[in-house]
Amino acid sequence: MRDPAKQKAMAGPRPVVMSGPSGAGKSTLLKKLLTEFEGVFGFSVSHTTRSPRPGEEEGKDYHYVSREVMKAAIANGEFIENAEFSGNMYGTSKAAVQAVQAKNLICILDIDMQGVKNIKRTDLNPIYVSIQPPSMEILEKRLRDRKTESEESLQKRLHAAKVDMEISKEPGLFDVVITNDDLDVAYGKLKHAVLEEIQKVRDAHKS
Ligand SMILES: Nc1ncnc2c1ncn2[C@@H]1O[C@H](COP(=O)(O)OP(=O)(O)OP(=O)(O)O)[C@@H](O)[C@H]1O
Ligand SMILES: Nc1nc2c(ncn2[C@@H]2O[C@H](COP(=O)(O)O)[C@@H](O)[C@H]2O)c(=O)[nH]1
Repeated sequence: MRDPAKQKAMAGPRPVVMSGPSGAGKSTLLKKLLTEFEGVFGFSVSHTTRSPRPGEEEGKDYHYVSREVMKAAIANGEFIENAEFSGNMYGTSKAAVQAVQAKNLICILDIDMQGVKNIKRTDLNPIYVSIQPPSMEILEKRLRDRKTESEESLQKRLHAAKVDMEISKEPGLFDVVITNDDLDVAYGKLKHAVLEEIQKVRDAHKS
């Protein structure tokens, strides 16, 4: 296959990487996207060693595994990227991304900053979106109000957030940086960032 146009058309839609501090609103925004555009996006279900939160489901939100299982799978080459975050392991398996791409859907990855840097070394070629909170104070309030973290985990996440907010300003690291203040405004910006890929999937479904 030498025709670049044909190659591009066959490559399928570009994945979307969503990153940003814990509590910035990534899951809230991506859930809106998955609901509005059913049959267009697919979520890359990560593995984690943290325990499920109330309401979270195995295989939907995460694959919940022990540290031993995760380490063995990483050693076996099953992961595209993995990271240690707030005392737990997280990782994107090759199978998670392939499951979405096999359906020709836009694969969404919700990953931390270490994950972003590692994905940059692969040939995944995603659109990189950073979701940022309006301020550290608002971030802390959102995380506390979510009531999912112990004080220790909360402090670790706030520390990581400060680093994330600085690094995300690095020119060229993200295609789009969205401040999630008003949810509807932030969602509008996210949709705009991925519009071209949405159109590709819709065109492919028509033909
Ligand atoms: N624009 C917003 N205004 C007010 N509250 C918001 C907004 N966006 C999200 N929230 C709330 O903030 C909290 C954190 O949001 P969310 O869980 O989506 O963050 P996250 O970035 O996915 O975090 P994590 O990385 O820990 O999974 C949630 O309780 C959510 O309802
Ligand atoms: N590098 C990766 N980071 C991931 C992955 N899955 C989730 N995450 C990030 O972890 C933190 C915490 O998530 P939480 O669900 O415990 O609040 C958050 O920033 C996620 O984006 C992954 O596979 N790789």
